[in-house]
Amino acid sequence: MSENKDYSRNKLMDYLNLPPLDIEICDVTLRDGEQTPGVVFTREEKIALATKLDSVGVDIIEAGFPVVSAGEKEIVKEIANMGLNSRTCCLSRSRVSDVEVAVDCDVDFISIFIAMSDLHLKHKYHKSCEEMFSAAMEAVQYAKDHGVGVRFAAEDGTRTDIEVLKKAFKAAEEYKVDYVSIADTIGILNPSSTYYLVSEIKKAVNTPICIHCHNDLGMATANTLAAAEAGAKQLHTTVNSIGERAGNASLEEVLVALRVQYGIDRYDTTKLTELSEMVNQYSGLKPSVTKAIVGEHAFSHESGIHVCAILEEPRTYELFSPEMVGGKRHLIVGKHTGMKALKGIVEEMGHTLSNEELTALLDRIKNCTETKHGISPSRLETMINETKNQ
Ligand SMILES: CC(=O)SCCNC(=O)CCNC(=O)[C@H](O)C(C)(C)COP(=O)(O)OP(=O)(O)OC[C@H]1O[C@@H](n2cnc3c(N)ncnc32)[C@H](O)[C@@H]1OP(=O)(O)O
Ligand SMILES: O=C(O)CCC(=O)C(=O)O
Repeated sequence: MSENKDYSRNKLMDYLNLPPLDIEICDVTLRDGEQTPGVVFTREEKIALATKLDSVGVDIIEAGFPVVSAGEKEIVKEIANMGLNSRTCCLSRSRVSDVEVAVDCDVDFISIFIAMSDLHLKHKYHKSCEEMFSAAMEAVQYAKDHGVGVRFAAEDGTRTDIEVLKKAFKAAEEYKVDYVSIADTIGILNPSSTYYLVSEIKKAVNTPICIHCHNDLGMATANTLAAAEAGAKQLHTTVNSIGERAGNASLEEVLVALRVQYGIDRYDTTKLTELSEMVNQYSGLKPSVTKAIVGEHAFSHESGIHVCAILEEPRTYELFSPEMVGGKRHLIVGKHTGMKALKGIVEEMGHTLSNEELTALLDRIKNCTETKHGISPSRLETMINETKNQ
């Protein structure tokens, strides 16, 4: 087999002998992503994002929550009628009046949710689990009677008694729901507990399982993948990991991990950087510079030991190539630069310096007072010319 130049495959996975993952991606950027405080996507922005998500090959786009506003409903309906390859869905409370609005949006399925955790039943609904479940099934029946698919979602599912969850999902199967969804609404899971929970639900129901992970402990992506290993079918993501509080599982992290760890390469990862920049621009929220895949420094290297190796073979210090995700490599010159790295970078810039000149330039670069906040390419160009003229 020829060597893969795009990424290093995690060969340790071979020892796990996992069955191939059977997954689909439901991206919820346009709904849960927009629930990030202060974020509003305009109609044009939602259309542009839906188009780009479709071109990545995302299987399902959650287009919005129609009862939020009349404008939201119109946009959901417009996205559902764009003729995308991606299927579309939208969110709805367990109320027939909400489902009526959702049904009119022409989506492929409606995500009808209730929480069944004691905390939510007591402090949010002030109703019993039975009352809420029966309202949910009334809503499910309405959607089904109108020929629309249904995802029955257990909000706060990870703080819901597991037996209650199993019983509710089994009962929902009787209503022919198309999916059951486990929402880790407040991000309490870790990969082991995710694996356990999904495995248990899988034993109880035949309906495909969805996993919706929040990132309150920074584990949303890992938990999503653990759920997939345990047999979850539909994985929920947002671009740049935006969403309520600490956000959701990140689309870019999940898709790249699916490729590198599990060999799933049907998604067009080369568009991920562009998609991230769109969300960054439309949301006004720039991901951290060290954010995996799309952060400004995801392919930046300064350390001399790293750069001298990268100049020969980038895979020494990059798990996957910037090209694989539509990004760019940046070689940074600063305090941690070494001689070989500096020589290589100077030559890439079209200059030739003697060893003495390189030593003098490196001494100057390592002087933190002059270069504390980094050296831009134009500043480096000036420093090279000054060194030559000395
Ligand atoms: C975990 C999640 O992401 S859940 C989705 C969160 N997203 C949003 O809230 C979207 C933005 N929200 C909104 O625009 C508004 O809150 C709306 C349009 C949804 C509802 O607005 P309002 O009708 O004014 O209700 P309000 O927000 O004051 O209260 C929520 C009501 O929904 C009820 N509710 C909450 N979830 C559900 C549910 N799954 N099924 C049925 N009722 C529910 C609450 O108990 C409360 O009921 P009450 O009015 O009888 O007390
Ligand atoms: O599970 C779902 O489909 C949605 C639930 C959700 O958004 C949440 O609980 O955070």
